[in-house]
Amino acid sequence: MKRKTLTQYLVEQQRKEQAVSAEVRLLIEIVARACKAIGHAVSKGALGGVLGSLESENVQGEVQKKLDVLSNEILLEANEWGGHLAAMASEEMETIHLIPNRYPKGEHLLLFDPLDGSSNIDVNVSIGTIFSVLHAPHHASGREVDEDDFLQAGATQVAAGYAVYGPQTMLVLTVGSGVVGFTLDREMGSWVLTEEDIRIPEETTEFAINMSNMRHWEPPVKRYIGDCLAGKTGPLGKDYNMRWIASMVADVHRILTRGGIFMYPRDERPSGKAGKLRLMYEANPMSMIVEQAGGAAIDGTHRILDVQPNALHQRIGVILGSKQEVERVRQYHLDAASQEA
Ligand SMILES: O=P(O)(O)OC[C@H]1O[C@](O)(COP(=O)(O)O)[C@@H](O)[C@@H]1O
Ligand SMILES: [Mg+2]
Ligand SMILES: [Mg+2]
Repeated sequence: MKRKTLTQYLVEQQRKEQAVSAEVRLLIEIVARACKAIGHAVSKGALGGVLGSLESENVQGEVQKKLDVLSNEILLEANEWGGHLAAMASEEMETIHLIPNRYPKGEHLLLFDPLDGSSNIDVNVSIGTIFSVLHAPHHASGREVDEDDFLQAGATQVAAGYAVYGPQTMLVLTVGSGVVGFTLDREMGSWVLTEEDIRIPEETTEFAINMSNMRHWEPPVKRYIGDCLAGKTGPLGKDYNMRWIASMVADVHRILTRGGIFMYPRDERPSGKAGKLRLMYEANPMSMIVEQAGGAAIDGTHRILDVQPNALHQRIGVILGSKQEVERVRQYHLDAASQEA
């Protein structure tokens, strides 16, 4: 059977459903090409001299790995001259990156986590790239975009996706009409459509959370995980399995493939009050993908895609995955709030 490539899929979307404009189609292709280059660097490992850390820290105060910086540079360089963007923002850059005046500019904004799961780079475990596309709101006025233009709720995203660099290199994408997955054909160098309509099963018996943070969790999270651990004879009446890869891309990819619930909740530590994951380039794109695949994504009580951002590097608690299970956790949060009131 002849399979579609990413380009063919996007052209079809443009023609059939008008779900993507020509500009968005071309910018997704550029991001996908950059992901191919990042995947290539990742696969070289020690032979490419890409493992290990640098002396530098990013805006979040995290030590940068060589691949964090390299992946950021690959994405910036690839997208600068494409003509489809007004500006970019990244986990690895304190402020936004305007498209230089020498290049043509477009009507969109691109945000990315260039390398997600940095702690897994040196141990040869799956890592990835996450991206989100927004419309530049004041493009028509002709003025230079600024950081405030990026602060749009996730529900306004035009497209979102991630690449996962694992046993296979895959690209998972939504342009707002379902979720599709492409596998990189290394011989041909092309992204080939291998998952046509990804759907997350509504129910699950698998949870993903970093259990070492248990003592810091808020009561509803403690209650939920306690109920999962109680198994068949507990209040949920079923035995649960647990997985934690510590790369959001890889954990979310598993959930898109076979269901489950992923939790990086806010917690009671001063550093955990706002959550760990970043709203604009981790939580929002993943939430759009998960919702488009029939799942749900909340911060505890609110839908993540409705949260109005107030800072580029804002953090948020994340609970996403199979719809019924996410709703259960939301209910536990509502119960706790009503008991407090
Ligand atoms: O080591 P922890 O706290 O379990 O963290 C794992 C989480 O941190 C992250 O690695 C953060 O991503 P970065 O590597 O982009 O900083 C998520 O992918 C993942 O869910
Ligand atoms: Mg990340
Ligand atoms: Mg990162």
